[in-house]
Amino acid sequence: MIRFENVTKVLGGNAVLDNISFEVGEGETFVIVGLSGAGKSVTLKHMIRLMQADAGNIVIEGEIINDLGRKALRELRAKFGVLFQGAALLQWMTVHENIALPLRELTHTPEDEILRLVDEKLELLGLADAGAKYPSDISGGMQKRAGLARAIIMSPKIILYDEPTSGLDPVTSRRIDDLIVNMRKKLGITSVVVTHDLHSALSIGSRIMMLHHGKIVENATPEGFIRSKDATVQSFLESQYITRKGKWEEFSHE
Ligand SMILES: Nc1ncnc2c1ncn2[C@@H]1O[C@H](COP(=O)(O)OP(=O)(O)OP(=O)(O)O)[C@@H](O)[C@H]1O
Repeated sequence: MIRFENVTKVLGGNAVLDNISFEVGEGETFVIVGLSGAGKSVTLKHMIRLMQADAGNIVIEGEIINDLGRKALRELRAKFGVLFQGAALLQWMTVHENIALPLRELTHTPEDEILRLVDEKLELLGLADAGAKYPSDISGGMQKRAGLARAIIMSPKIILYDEPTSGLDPVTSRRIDDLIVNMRKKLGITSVVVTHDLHSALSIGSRIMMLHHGKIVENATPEGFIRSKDATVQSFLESQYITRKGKWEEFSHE
């Protein structure tokens, strides 16, 4: 579904992505971890051509996206729902209006259908009572969920999440994890999640890839990741109090 083939990106004189190749299969929840500056967000940005590779190919659903024209690029981006850092809700619109916005701006969907679709998403994300409220009147966790509702309103095939649980308390973070898992279970959506939170990664990921200085140091199932012999992965695990002897089942949602 998403394939990076020998992708290199140089920014400020550094190879932020250094000849990386990986693949995300349909219906996966693919998690990218790594220290600050490892190239995680840059990787996400390449998937929707917010950044362009200097070398190598990025293939989405069998199509190389490196040189797409404007129309094809619009079609490409319509496949994606994006939840980037900060839910980026418009403060002067209600939650309901925020979620409806992509449909109103980008489609000719009739108004009664828009209302129905937004109500359906509010229900799905446990926000049924929050539609009429403004973003400043709801909690951070609710804002993330509202951002997620907006990200899925156009029925995307793929959702990109950049740090979906940052700034949230542990309980709310686990609720967001549950929602990410549900996106796959209920809607069959493929997800790519960038996170610092290894507990979250181990809990929701079908695969976990670790980037370090622009290179892939591990790409494995959660079980394989926790048992990785790579020294960088090991110290990353230890920094979050997870040891190789830990049982990954403790984290699993299944
Ligand atoms: N537009 C840009 N111009 C120059 N350098 C950039 C640009 N975007 C990112 N970088 C650099 O690329 C590197 C990787 O950035 P990226 O945002 O992907 O890191 P990250 O792994 O997501 O980190 P974090 O966890 O802190 O968000 C960093 O060193 C960053 O300074």
